[in-house]
Amino acid sequence: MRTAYSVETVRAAERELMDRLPDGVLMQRAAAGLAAACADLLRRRAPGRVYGARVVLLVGSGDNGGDALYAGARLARRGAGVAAVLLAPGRAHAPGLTALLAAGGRVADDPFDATAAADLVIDGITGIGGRGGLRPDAVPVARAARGSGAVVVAVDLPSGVEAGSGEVVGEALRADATVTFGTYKPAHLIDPAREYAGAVRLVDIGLGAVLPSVPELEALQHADVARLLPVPTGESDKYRRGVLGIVAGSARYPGAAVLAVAGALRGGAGAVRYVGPAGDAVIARFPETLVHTGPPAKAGRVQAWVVGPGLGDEPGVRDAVASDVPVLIDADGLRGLDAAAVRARTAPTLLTPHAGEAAALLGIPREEVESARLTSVRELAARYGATVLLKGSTTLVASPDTSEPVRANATGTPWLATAGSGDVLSGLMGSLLAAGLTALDAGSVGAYVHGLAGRLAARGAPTSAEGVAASVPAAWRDIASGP
Ligand SMILES: NC(=O)C1=CN([C@@H]2O[C@H](COP(=O)(O)OP(=O)(O)OC[C@H]3O[C@@H](n4cnc5c(N)ncnc54)[C@H](O)[C@@H]3O)[C@@H](O)[C@H]2O)[C@@H](O)CC1
Ligand SMILES: [K+]
Repeated sequence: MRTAYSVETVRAAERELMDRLPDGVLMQRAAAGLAAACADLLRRRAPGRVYGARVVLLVGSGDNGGDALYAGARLARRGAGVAAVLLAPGRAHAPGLTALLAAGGRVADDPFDATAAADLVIDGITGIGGRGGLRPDAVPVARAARGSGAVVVAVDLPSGVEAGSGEVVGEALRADATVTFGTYKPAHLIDPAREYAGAVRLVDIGLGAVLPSVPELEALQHADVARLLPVPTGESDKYRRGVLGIVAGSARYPGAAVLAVAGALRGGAGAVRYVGPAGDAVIARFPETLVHTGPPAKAGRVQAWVVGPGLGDEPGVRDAVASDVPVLIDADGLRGLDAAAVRARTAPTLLTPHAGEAAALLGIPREEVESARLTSVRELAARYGATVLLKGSTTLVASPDTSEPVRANATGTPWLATAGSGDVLSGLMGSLLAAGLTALDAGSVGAYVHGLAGRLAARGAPTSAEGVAASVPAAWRDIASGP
């Protein structure tokens, strides 16, 4: 599991730790870890050593620049040629600059000449104190660094990304690797910032001792998902493995029903009951489906419901909401959803909106959801008393229980932005709900498997929702077979 804390929590923990330690110890720990990571990267490149390597530091006005300067001093002592580009001359971390100069480093005469010749660039422009993207004066230097042949290592965070939300509102400097300190921050787990960070290395600076026990954010990794995937036992029959009811599709959108059933069957449901007008299309593709044309309440016993994909104005949502089993509500099922009825439910509810649907549920513009995804998903979960999965380049899942961390999904791929892929996801998560996973686990495990299936299906070329569904077994096997 990767866990992350908000910027406010990190700052409070750092203050507490700093009070216990002599001045500058934390920054020295950070710089030592950063220098060691840079030395590793230099050893992997020709000529394979630190001695003689050309290192450029991009130094902003805060402590992030201080980390870069001290790490630069350490590399200079090992024989690297280190030049600092001061983006805010006069405001650079003074003791750090003194240390660099004492170690034989220098201030670069021309930032563009320096970056053009660099083997490695250390980006210390901004860390958790950065706001609003790179400033205009930093942009050409950052572009030159990225355009050079150098390896770019971000200090704590790629400069320009929003540490607390993972948003990239202006220009940011894309890194090959990021060295962060004490704990991951939300930007390391949430796209697009996560993608800007490259490979992330966490350096221990002793912060664990003062951080709260429950993080704000967590991201399941392969091993966590493997532990949560349901496995049938000798005693399992189709009912114990879970019967999933799906209320989806309409005369206009029969395909959504087929895709939801496809996701459900690959998600391990013992049986799938389909309720709605697209039964013929479903049976033609999946003859194992139990089809029912009446209202959901009359369809027979299920362990969970999925309602909404491609439903149009077909009825059925109310029956599912009124049931006493877990319910996943997606797409058209979310339109005009009655918050009081959802809150009154006795069994878990999982709502799975994309940003537009979430905005409608919250009564705010879509852009507001997009720019504050973490708070939006929390707010929705609180308002509906339900677990909420907010789809996006990084899917987030929040439980209504605020003591539970929000889960960020680590496996997305832009190729998943294809029609019907959400229908497959609904069926898949519904199967996991029917198998007895909590709504938080069903949502986050479903998103993880779905994301990996998307990557396997695409492999760098366009894929379809059917392709994603067909790749779910391969993703499942990959996860279950261990690291
Ligand atoms: N507090 C601590 O105990 C530790 C902090 N560390 C480092 O300190 C960093 C935080 O330092 P700071 O709080 O000084 O903050 P930063 O160094 O992230 O940035 C703050 C400075 O950048 C300027 N700034 C803000 N947005 C900018 C933008 N878009 N473009 C250019 N400049 C911008 C601000 O005016 C301010 O001077 C962490 O990210 C980490 O790298 C580490 O040394 C570990 C220990
Ligand atoms: K940085």
